[in-house]
Amino acid sequence: MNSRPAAIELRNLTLGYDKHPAVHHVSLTIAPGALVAIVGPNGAGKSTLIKALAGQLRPLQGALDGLRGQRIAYLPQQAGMDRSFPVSVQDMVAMGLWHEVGALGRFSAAQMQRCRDALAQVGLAGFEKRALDTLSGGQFQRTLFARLMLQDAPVVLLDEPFSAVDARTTADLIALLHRWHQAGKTVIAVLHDLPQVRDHFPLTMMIARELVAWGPTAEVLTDEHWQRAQAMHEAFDEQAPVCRSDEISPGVFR
Ligand SMILES: Nc1ncnc2c1ncn2[C@@H]1O[C@H](COP(=O)(O)OP(=O)(O)OP(=O)(O)O)[C@@H](O)[C@H]1O
Repeated sequence: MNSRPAAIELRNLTLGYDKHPAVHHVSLTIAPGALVAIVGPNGAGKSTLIKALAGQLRPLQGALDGLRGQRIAYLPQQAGMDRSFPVSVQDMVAMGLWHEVGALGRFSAAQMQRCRDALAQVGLAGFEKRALDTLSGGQFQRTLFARLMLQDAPVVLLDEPFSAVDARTTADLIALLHRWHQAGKTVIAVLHDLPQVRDHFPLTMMIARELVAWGPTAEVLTDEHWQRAQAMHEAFDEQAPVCRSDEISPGVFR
């Protein structure tokens, strides 16, 4: 496993479900250590793209290069998470250390202290013994960020990480993203709040089933691009089959 991020290359990447494409023919390169926002209308394919980056969805066509063999920390949308399983905050955060101890390993006193430190850094000192289902939405999100901190992966992928959290918590978590960025990690986040993207993310990818624009955030977040994204999205045929050429070569994640 590599501890430094590599460049991530999307080469004519098409993604989808049951052979129905959700994101088409995207080609671009994300440099190691980049801090990137992915934006686009609802249903544009943002979560699909981040799932593929996390290695959870095999490309239908094209290639996704630079992520195989890389440790990746992935935070899916909160809506997709089950908070009812009976574990404590401490247990949840300690899962971030699995890459050090393995599934059957025991945590040392020093590792348990690191869990407490991570919780303190996200403002949850003293929450160790609390059951997950007793946390507020924002406290749960902070817990997940503490776990990400311990995962210490060179690539961090976040799907709408601030959707359930208040302004203060969001500011704290954005500060954490900046620290990860400064430490050289590649950080990629799906976001809906465009002013937030403008203020905190140097690079932006706008998608609407296809790539609308990619590059420095100020150049991407224009009215013209956003209108094009809306128009492309509205014109999309939800039942479209994979195009013929797509069937010739299966996609690769490498
Ligand atoms: N598991 C799935 N099976 C079939 N189709 C899916 C699946 N997940 C997503 N889709 C479809 O793929 C398309 C893109 O969805 P995706 O969740 O990637 O969009 P999004 O940009 O993240 O949307 P939002 O902003 O609403 O979260 C949508 O048409 C959606 O219905």
